[in-house]
Amino acid sequence: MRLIQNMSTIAEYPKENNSNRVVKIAVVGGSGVGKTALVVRFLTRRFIGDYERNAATLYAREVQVDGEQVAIQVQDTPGLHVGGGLGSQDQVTRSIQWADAVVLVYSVTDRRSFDLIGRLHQQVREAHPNARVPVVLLANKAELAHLRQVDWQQGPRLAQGLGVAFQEVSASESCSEIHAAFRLLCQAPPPPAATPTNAPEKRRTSLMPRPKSPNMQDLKRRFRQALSARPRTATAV
Ligand SMILES: Nc1nc2c(ncn2[C@@H]2O[C@H](COP(=O)(O)OP(=O)(O)OP(=O)(O)O)[C@@H](O)[C@H]2O)c(=O)[nH]1
Repeated sequence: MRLIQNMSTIAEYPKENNSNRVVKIAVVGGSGVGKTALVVRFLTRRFIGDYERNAATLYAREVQVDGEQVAIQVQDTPGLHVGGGLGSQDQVTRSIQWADAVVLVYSVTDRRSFDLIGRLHQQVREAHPNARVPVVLLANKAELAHLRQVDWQQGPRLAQGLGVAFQEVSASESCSEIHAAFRLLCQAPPPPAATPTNAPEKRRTSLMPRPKSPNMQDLKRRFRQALSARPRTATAV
């Protein structure tokens, strides 16, 4: 999968734009779980059934999120095999390091892709030890009930254990949950906690206030909000 209409590669992305923020999202997971299909659904609202194997594609686009113009960059990474080649693992590692938000994907029809998630999540945390980047776990191909290898309870349980948001989705059948997931990652981080007035001098003079990490409850609340919000314009997510 290379390029779909309505999307532009990063090379074509305008240097001057009206965005206040840039959000860099890495989409990672096992091979053939539907990463490209999900990215394409998010960016074009379409499902195209036949894709070439992905060799890491970066898409860029401006979107409106809660009235704010946001420049998003989405890295669709090559699929990983259990015990698979180092080449794609390197690309995935670089992509995770580059990202400031991550979509982890498995397919409910592929148990091995589910088993990869813990390792990938660990990689995210190791790549960003001091900044808790928001992560959403997507269980794709949910409509293929007869091929299911991962029970519906296992995804939420895993997500809860990892402290990330979760959604079952079907890139082939629907769009709104996929939009909600990406939209969640595009939302502005909560404002930094106020410095207590009686804090010691050393704290008050610290260089940069660290943004507050999104916690599980906060992510869930935002996910519900995003799911209930309807996009207002063609470019809104
Ligand atoms: N039935 C069904 N098929 C899907 C769904 N999402 C993706 N597919 C199909 O699954 C296959 C793999 O989809 P891709 O989007 O290429 O998966 P990928 O994870 O990007 O693949 P690699 O980058 O090669 O690892 C394609 O044949 C898609 O049409 C879905 O929700 N339901």
